Amino acid sequence: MSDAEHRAGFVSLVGRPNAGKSTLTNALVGQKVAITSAKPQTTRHTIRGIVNREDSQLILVDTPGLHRPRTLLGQRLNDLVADTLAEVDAVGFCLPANEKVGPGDRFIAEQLARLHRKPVIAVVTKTDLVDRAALTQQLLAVQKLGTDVAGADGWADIVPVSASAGIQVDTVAEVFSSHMPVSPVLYPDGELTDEPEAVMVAELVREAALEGVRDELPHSLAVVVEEMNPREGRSEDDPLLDVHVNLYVERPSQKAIIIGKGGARLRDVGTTARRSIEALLGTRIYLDLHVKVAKDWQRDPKQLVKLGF
Ligand SMILES: Nc1nc2c(ncn2[C@@H]2O[C@H](COP(=O)(O)OP(=O)(O)OP(=O)(O)O)[C@@H](O)[C@H]2O)c(=O)[nH]1
Repeated sequence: MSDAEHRAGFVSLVGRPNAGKSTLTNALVGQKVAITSAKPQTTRHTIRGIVNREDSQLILVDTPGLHRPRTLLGQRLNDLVADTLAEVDAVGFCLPANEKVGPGDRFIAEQLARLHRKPVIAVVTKTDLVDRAALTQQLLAVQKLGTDVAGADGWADIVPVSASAGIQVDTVAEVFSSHMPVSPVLYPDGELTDEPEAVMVAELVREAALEGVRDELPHSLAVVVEEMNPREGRSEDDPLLDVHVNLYVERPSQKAIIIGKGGARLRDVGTTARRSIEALLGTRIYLDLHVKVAKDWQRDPKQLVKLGF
């Protein structure tokens, strides 16, 4: 393969919460890098995975779910999405096959239509959940959405995929690749993710802390890893990592929810998070969690910056 034929570039997957972005990222990359869950809005940070193919390299930027801004945080998230999209070579717009195209999808489609000359590929996800006839209907509905918002040209491409069942995953990679600029490899082989460990650790703690109480604490929880240090005096074959994490909520009542009766819930959160962090890092850790009240942090730009948004 001559360098002239190799393509490489950045792809961002967008779509409303639960559209299957993280699962598709994982299927494309072939390793768990993003965090999936049955609940919406777990992807808060930009998580990149890298797909190395024979004739192309795709760098996936998994952006937060676009949604209508409600609080400043929502606005920030949308700004973040817009900034990220300005940098990428193509956008994959994920729409689940098993849910009707709705106002949320239309809102995102309209935002995407404003990105001039950026190829937007409509990816119809979760095709394993519907039959052929329903899939055909959905492909037509998605195509129509494209021409509604972007005129006659519509989407750059439409691809159906089931990331869970592993159907058409390579086709998605191929379609994205065809929209990448001619370029040599941008990241050396073997580098699967450049997400800093601390961000992934914070994400795992956040996920554990929200389990079962997400309705009560929608956007009110921010997680910051204060320190990650190897414990001194441990032997090389039995290392231990000390991880100190602060969880910020808005109100004392929310602090009580996280901590639970007699601290029982926080202990469970710690156990769950510790297991997944140990699996991620491949080393034993001591996890120290502190819950703090940061009043109305969602509406305070200074706090947002401090908390890494
Ligand atoms: N049956 C089936 N389920 C899927 C497929 N892809 C994703 N799911 C499920 O759909 C749910 C949401 O998937 P995610 O990948 O977390 O969705 P997301 O778009 O990243 O969600 P947010 O992080 O909330 O924006 C999870 O329960 C997945 O297991 C698929 O191809 N088939």
